[in-house]
Amino acid sequence: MLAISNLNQYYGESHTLWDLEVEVPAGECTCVMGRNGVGKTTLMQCIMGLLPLRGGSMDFLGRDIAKLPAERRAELGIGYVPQGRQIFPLLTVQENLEIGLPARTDGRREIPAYIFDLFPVLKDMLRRRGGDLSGGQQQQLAIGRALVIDPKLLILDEPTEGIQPNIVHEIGDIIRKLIDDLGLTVLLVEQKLPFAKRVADRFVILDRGRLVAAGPMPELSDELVKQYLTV
Ligand SMILES: Nc1ncnc2c1ncn2[C@@H]1O[C@H](COP(=O)(O)OP(=O)(O)OP(=O)(O)O)[C@@H](O)[C@H]1O
Repeated sequence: MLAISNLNQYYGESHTLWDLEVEVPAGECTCVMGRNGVGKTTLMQCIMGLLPLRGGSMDFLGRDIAKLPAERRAELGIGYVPQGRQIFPLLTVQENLEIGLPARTDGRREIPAYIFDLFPVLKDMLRRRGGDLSGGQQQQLAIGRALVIDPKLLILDEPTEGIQPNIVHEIGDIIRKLIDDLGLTVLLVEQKLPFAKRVADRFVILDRGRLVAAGPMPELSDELVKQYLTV
């Protein structure tokens, strides 16, 4: 579904991502892993068009999106749940959800009902302000907001960060449901190893901006974990 090739990114003169080759197959969950600061969020922002690249291509469903503006990428079907959620605290839950709607290409301007089936709590709290929600509820809102465009690819950057364990489990179940029942493809950034192993089909490991390993999740060996993931 998404094939990244020879991607390089710089913050000023600082070379952050090096010659990355990353495959995100359709209908699966690919998990980008690596210690703090290796470039995971930078890669997600490059895919979303929020950071400029210095070379490289990104084939999304047969089309090179590397030079398209962020809005076009959303219109083509890439949904994004950023690190830290970025809920608008003074807007209501409904307004937060509606913010994504203009990126729909079919002109529909109502929130799809399945989002409330996935996250019933959002329906109960439609008129509450985003800032009044708990961390777990805000994460559900951030995922719901990304889903209002009916994306084909959903990018989730550390969705379990700062969330209570029972909600973490629920978020894992919802990600699997999106893939197995609704046919979405998910690109996940995750540092919690048990969660990544439970939810993802494939792993990609970055180290200092370079791809160092990738494969099906059962092939994530203790050696790789020790070398690249544990602190
Ligand atoms: N806006 C920025 N300007 C300059 N350097 C940056 C900027 N954002 C990130 N960096 C640097 O780029 C490198 C990669 O950061 P990035 O946030 O992508 O890593 P990460 O793997 O997502 O880390 P974490 O797990 O802590 O979120 C780090 O060295 C970081 O300090």
